[in-house]
Amino acid sequence: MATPPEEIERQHAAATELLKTLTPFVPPSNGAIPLNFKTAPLTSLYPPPTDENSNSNLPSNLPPPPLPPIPCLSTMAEVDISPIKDLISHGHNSESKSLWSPEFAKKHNVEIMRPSHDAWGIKKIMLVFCDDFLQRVYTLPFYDKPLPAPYTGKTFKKVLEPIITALGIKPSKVVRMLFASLPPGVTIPVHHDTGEWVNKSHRIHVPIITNPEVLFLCGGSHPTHMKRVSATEGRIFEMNNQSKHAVSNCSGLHRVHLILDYVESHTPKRIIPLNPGETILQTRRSIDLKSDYDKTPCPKYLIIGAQKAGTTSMYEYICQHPWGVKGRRRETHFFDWRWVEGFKSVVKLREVYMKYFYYEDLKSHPSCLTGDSTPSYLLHSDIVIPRVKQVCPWVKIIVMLRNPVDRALSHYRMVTSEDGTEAQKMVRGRNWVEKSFEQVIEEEIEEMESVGLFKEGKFVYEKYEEYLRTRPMNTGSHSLLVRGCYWLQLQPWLAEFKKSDFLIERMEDMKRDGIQSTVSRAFEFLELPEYKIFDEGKKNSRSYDGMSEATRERLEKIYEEEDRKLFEGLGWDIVGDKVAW
Ligand SMILES: Nc1ncnc2c1ncn2[C@@H]1O[C@H](COP(=O)(O)OS(=O)(=O)O)[C@@H](OP(=O)(O)O)[C@H]1O
Repeated sequence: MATPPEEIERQHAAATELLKTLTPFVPPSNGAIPLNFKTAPLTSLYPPPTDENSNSNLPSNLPPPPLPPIPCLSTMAEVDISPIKDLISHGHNSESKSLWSPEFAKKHNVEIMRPSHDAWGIKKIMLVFCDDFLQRVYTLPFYDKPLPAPYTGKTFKKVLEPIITALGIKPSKVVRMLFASLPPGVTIPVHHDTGEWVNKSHRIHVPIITNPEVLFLCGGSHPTHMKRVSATEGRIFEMNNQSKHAVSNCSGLHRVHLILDYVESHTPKRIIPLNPGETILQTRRSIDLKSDYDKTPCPKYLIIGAQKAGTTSMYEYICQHPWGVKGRRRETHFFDWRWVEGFKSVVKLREVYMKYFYYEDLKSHPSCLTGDSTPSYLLHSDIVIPRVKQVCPWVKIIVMLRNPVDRALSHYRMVTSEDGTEAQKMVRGRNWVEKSFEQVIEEEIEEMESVGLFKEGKFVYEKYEEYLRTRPMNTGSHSLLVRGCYWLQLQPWLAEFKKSDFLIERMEDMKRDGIQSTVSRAFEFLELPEYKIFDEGKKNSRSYDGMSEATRERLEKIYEEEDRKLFEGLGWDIVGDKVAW
């Protein structure tokens, strides 16, 4: 969340006062800060402040608590930066051929739109940039191509060589590099960097133009831990950017630092050299080329079922990924009961379907993806599949399954529960409310037998579609048992889409392997970079009484053959003659 302007103003005023009292601290030369100091949350390294030492009204005149012996700052080397200074010294304000000029950069470098930083008036010369997951590293023309007139004959890569050499790294390890020019009177409030890249990279600062009226504070997990860093032109230092930091330019001059991030072992998936005149848009977590806009299909995935098998959780877990974007609604039901009859053209159908997503926004963020999670699609395969193939044939399909016996009880409990709005209850249907679980089961078996869908203890696949046609599509209280016949429902899907289009997971696997492992498989399937979700809570969960042993046995018998077909069909383990859900 953005810091309110009043808070920034207050921090700036306090910084002006602090300048008079705080002695600059020269970070000792401790070498590179080990990356595991960044992986462990800083709060475990620096205990949260107690009442006595805490002062949320930063900056404080209280002495900060002593820092544990874990470096947040380290001096790396000193270099002669005069050639760099010569090159970038001029034109912070308005000269049209200045390297800082957005217009000049737009023509000769790459235009990067960074909504938050642009608002503070920070000027930049961008050289190398990457997305938050260090998947794609973009090298910009100003970095390795000869600079345009009047800078002809120079390249930043050459001019910056002494810094790279002093750090003892290969140039290819640099994943972000830019000059940032902080205008006079500007404060970047106390913050710490977050995102996947932080733990994988070293953050280096090289002061290029600075003066004693700049207050640069850094260190620790709380504002009171921060120290005033002595930023001397040409002194290269590393800072742990997971620690708190802030800067206030209380001087009347621009303050310029070269800021670079480099990785150790991590290898980005792609290094993309950019050409002059290209545009990239950076949001908080993604960075995308304008020429890639609208290249990610919408939606990228469907969660088609089964109902009560953890579909809501899977959708919510995927959407915790910084590149996973929710739709306007989770269950669109577009392909079953909201289908618009009469539209023959695919263009028109897609236009209507896109209204369920933030399609216009997604176009300019091709790293991001969205999905439709409608568990009844699995049930209504005969009508849904041709529609999906017509509207979004590219889609990836996630199927969540669950022991059908437990699924049935969860379904019954949902339909008969009194929670939810009147509209939700109507959609669920009320016709089971007065009946026991056992009664619903027996009545349904009778009904299925009468139409030939269930015969001699087995489901008769040929009768499935005919049976479903007699059920109200937009009501939940029907087909309690059929919904657990996963093989019956899955087969048409598997016949129409490629094997690689499917991710089939068991809800039981979430319990067995852990939720993160299951979700990580989904991220990989969707080609999303690995990410640790922050909320593993079960969604759509209810507590209720279980079923009797007799009922469980009866249901297990009903599903025995179906389960076996499913496990054989998917190549899942069958232990002895029993499937292991
Ligand atoms: N992570 C995890 N581990 C174990 N169980 C989980 C998990 N996430 C969801 N659930 C259970 O899934 C049930 C809800 O499934 P759905 O969200 O698919 O239901 S719905 O079809 O959208 O109504 C619901 O089951 P019941 O509580 O038995 O009704 C949830 O508790």
